[in-house]
Amino acid sequence: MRLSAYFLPTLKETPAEAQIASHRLMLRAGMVRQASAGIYSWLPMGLKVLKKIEQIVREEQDAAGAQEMLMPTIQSADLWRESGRYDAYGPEMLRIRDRHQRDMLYGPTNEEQITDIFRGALRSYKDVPKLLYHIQWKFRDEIRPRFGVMRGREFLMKDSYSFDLDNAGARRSYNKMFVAYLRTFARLGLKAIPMRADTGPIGGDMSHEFLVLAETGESEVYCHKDFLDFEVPEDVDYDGDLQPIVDRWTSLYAATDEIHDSEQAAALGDDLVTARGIEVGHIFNFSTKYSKPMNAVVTGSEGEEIPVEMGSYGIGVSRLVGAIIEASHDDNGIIWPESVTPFKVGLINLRYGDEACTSACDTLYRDLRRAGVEVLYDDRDKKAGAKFADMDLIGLPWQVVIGPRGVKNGIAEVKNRADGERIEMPIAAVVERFA
Ligand SMILES: Nc1ncnc2c1ncn2[C@@H]1O[C@H](COS(=O)(=O)NC(=O)[C@@H](N)CS)[C@@H](O)[C@H]1O
Repeated sequence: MRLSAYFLPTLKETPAEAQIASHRLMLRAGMVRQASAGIYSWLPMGLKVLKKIEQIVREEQDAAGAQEMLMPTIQSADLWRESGRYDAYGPEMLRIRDRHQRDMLYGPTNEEQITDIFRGALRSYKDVPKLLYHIQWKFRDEIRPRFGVMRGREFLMKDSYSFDLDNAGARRSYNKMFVAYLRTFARLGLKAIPMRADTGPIGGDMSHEFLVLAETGESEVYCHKDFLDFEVPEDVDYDGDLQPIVDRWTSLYAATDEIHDSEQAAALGDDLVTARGIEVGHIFNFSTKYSKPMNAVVTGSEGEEIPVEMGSYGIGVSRLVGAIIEASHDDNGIIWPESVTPFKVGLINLRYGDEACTSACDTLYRDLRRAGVEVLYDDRDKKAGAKFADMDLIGLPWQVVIGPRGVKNGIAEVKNRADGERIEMPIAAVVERFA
């Protein structure tokens, strides 16, 4: 993409309403614009990152054996009356009436919806286990949306739902999601620590939150420092016994302030880490909380009716854009991990109007794209300083700089955004380096 043509409305000034780094940087880097309180438009570069995160979430769900579908954003209130959550959910629910005066709502989550689909389709114990997910926009009428996309009112969530015959089966589904979450957040370049959590309006008796340590996190978290060095499992056999992995990752103390036990924590002494955390995922096992009232049952081998054992598993896909920036930025701007960066290489023509520079850059831009490298080419008529500042702000992992001196010797300067290291290399070697 040529920067001269790209819809990337960067801002020089820090918007007053932005209180945390990720909110400031997403506005300044032209990634989002607020449409109304807690509701954002995703501009081209922000959407590229959102979709890369979504794709990594999708790949790890598929690897764990979950099947993707898509449920609507608008739901019938009748389903929520069946589960008893319509009134209980409170003012966060956006309630709508359609032209026929039917009570509808903009879904804050989809337990009722997916349970209705299951009960209408599956009847036999042979039909379970099932693990279904979708990646869909949610609405929660937060009283004080803040921190940009971190606590929005309309936000993108991956929510999975599991259906099993018994508690042992439900535990296996829970463990699959637990491990898939460890892998997902690691691939996003984040250290997310699973912590026992409160189950809240979703309900149930077992729940873990996955928290990324960041000083602007909304949760106060306490955990054993060894968690920070735990290896995330590779090559997982999701049909095998995952309990040992879950046991290892829940063996040491880790709790959010909601369920923190100060005595237990004190026993850790210097091993205790106290920090703020961003909740990027939350998984729940809630047995028959929805299947009983909604009569989602399967027929057992002796013909008896069994309400299915369920769980739900959420990841804040849009929140993750902010969380990754919180965990990876500096004073000059964002520092994207390569796994989610909107472009891999920022190509900078240092001297607009210099024929040799421009033709070297145009050729390199063409060759990089031919090699399939995602490149953002700063071909604008701007001073070098402004180009460097913008490229540092938007946070691409690699900068390739072509200046009038270098081009005479066929040399490009390559800068690593994360550690600032600069090396020189022949322009002819750049494509191979990044392809
Ligand atoms: N207001 C919000 N803005 C952005 N992300 C949010 C918001 N509320 C929740 N999330 C994200 O969505 C994830 C799942 O939300 S949740 O309420 O914990 N869980 C559920 O809704 C369950 N139905 C799991 S499927 C959270 O861990 C968080 O990362």
